[in-house]
Amino acid sequence: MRTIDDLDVAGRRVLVRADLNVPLEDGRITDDGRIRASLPTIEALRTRGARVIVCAHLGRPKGQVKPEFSLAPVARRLGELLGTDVTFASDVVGDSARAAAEGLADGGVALLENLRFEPGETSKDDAERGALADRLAALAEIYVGDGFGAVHRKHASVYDVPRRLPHAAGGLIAAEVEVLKRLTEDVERPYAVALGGSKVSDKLGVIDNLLGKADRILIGGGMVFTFLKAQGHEVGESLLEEDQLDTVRDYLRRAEETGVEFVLPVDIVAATAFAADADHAVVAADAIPADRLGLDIGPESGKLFASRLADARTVFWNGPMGVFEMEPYSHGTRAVAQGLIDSGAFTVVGGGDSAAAVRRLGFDEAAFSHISTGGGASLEYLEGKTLPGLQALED
Ligand SMILES: Nc1ncnc2c1ncn2[C@@H]1O[C@H](COP(=O)(O)OP(=O)(O)O)[C@@H](O)[C@H]1O
Ligand SMILES: O=C(OP(=O)(O)O)[C@H](O)COP(=O)(O)O
Repeated sequence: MRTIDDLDVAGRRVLVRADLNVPLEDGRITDDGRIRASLPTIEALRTRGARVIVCAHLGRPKGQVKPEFSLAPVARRLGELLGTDVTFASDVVGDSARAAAEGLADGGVALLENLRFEPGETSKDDAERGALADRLAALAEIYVGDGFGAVHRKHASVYDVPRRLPHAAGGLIAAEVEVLKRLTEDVERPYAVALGGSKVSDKLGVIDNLLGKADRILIGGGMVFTFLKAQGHEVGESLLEEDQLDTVRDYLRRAEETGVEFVLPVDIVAATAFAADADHAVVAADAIPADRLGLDIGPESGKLFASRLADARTVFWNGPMGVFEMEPYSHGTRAVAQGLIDSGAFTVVGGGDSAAAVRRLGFDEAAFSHISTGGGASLEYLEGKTLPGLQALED
């Protein structure tokens, strides 16, 4: 893969695809880790006199303009962190984007509005994605891929634009790949993988491959309930992927055959509503009341998970164990984070929210071997899959 050092960027317009998908609460950024992680590449390009046009997505607005998914707050924060004005374009490839790109001076920075306001960005149709990619490519002369968290997406800005412009990988992608490679080569065992979070349908699939690689798979977060249901337990109003039940039963059976250990929670914090002030109680994992939803693993599960991490030599963790953003449901995530640290293993935490959780709960980032900006991306990398965003940079 070419890196930005191989490019002559002075005075040229460079389109940087970053992952600036940060958590927001009431329009306020609650964790700017992904913006900070994008700075070195943007700064390196500016220093060399490039005119930097940053593009990124926020959340999943599904091809519609939804003001709550605007990147405007991110543009402000990016400007503060860079210590310079960032021109914010109010569209992706329209008049505002073109004017922002054309108005840049050498070393200047612009940010385009949320790429996912354009249906072409996430379209499965090559022509529809291609049409958006043509318009994005027309804004710049060079493309730099640096949004590691999105490299597993075959999206216009990730996959199609680099095929239209001279391109290179930014420093973040290069650094992430370097560390994750270690987990695909000779891992020190026991190798434990902890999975949680809310993107259940996206991430259940990776277990198929992990069954051949990991020694232990710990399941928490929104993942839990499809497992509990597959074992025949009721899960009340909890997050559930009904159409994945057979797949999960197959995983449980294969794990037994191959000696891979699934570690499932034994207790759950079950609440009457998805709210911090909702009535909540610890219940046995096989006795979730019909009118409640599970929002965290319980205290016994926290201890169990920590004990199954204690002698691991390698740990990969993606996905918070509960709704850590609300204090009553943050304890499971805290227990697992502490378990990783106490293990003394080679520990990698991946994912926008997992990384945010580690920081929000007050852990020292340096206590982990690596904190990756990508959850789904690092999981798919570990599976050995060809990631569209990396493939496009290699071609
Ligand atoms: N039991 C649960 N029910 C619903 N949401 C959950 C549950 N446990 C965790 N979550 C949510 O999962 C989200 C993070 O999921 P995900 O995006 O998959 O992780 P990451 O960004 O680290 O890859 C968090 O916002 C958290 O509140
Ligand atoms: O937050 C992200 O991924 P992650 O939650 O797996 O870390 C990336 O920005 C990708 O977002 P997407 O999963 O909506 O494509």
